[in-house]
Amino acid sequence: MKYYAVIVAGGSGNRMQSSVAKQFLLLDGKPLLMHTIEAFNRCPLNPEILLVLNIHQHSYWEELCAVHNFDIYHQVIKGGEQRFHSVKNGLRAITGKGIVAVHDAVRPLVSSDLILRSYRNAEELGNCIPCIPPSDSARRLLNDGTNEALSRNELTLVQTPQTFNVDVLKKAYQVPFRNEFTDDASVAEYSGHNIYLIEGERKNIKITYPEDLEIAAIFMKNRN
Ligand SMILES: Nc1ccn([C@@H]2O[C@H](COP(=O)(O)OP(=O)(O)OP(=O)(O)O)[C@@H](O)[C@H]2O)c(=O)n1
Ligand SMILES: C[C@](O)(CO)[C@H](O)COP(=O)(O)O
Repeated sequence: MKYYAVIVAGGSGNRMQSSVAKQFLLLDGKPLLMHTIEAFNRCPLNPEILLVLNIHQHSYWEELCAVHNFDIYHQVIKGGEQRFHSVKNGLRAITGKGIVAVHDAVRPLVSSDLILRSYRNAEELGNCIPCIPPSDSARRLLNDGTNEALSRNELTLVQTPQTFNVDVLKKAYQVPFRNEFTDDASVAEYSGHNIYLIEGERKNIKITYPEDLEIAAIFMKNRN
């Protein structure tokens, strides 16, 4: 079986409010995207790594790799307007059959265990996504400006890697973009596939706001 990792890093990180795109911000001395690639490179299944980056950042990334002596082999693919289009570009670059894990570049703390479980479960079930139970209460915002409580027991929080049979995910991504496509599972589900849930990790945070980088630095320090 052949394994692939599409690592999407084509965003601009508006919520981070940093002049440098968040995937390049330093975590434990190197761009956080390098930690993410290293996590997949440690996987014993040897996934082929495809990195999706905004075209205007390809040469900057090359410079960063040289500065940090980063030599893990990976293909660099052009990013798209939304995450959806970036994933689609990454999938297009896969020519063979196999299992593909789509992962946010900005989740650098993903563990080797979660990566391996994702590939194994997707191989058996056709797909799988990691989830964790919410620890806050949740409410639905209604159109009339009011709100109502949601049952927390009916909710789960979705992470990446989201892992699929390559042919299935490529086919699912043939549809035009819709606003509700916030992840790969929502795209596959739209094509009629049942989505299988596996246990995610609290430390597998998505670095989105400035505080997240501080939290990731603590997690990273405790890991080393
Ligand atoms: N056009 C895009 C938009 C997002 N992503 C990637 O998808 C992941 C999750 O997206 P998000 O956290 O929203 O990143 P940004 O879009 O960069 O952040 P923001 O929404 O705050 O601008 C990130 O690794 C991001 O680089 C991508 O590859 N291509
Ligand atoms: C894919 C994702 O990380 C799953 O939780 C999430 O949907 C990405 O959302 P974003 O708004 O692109 O950060």
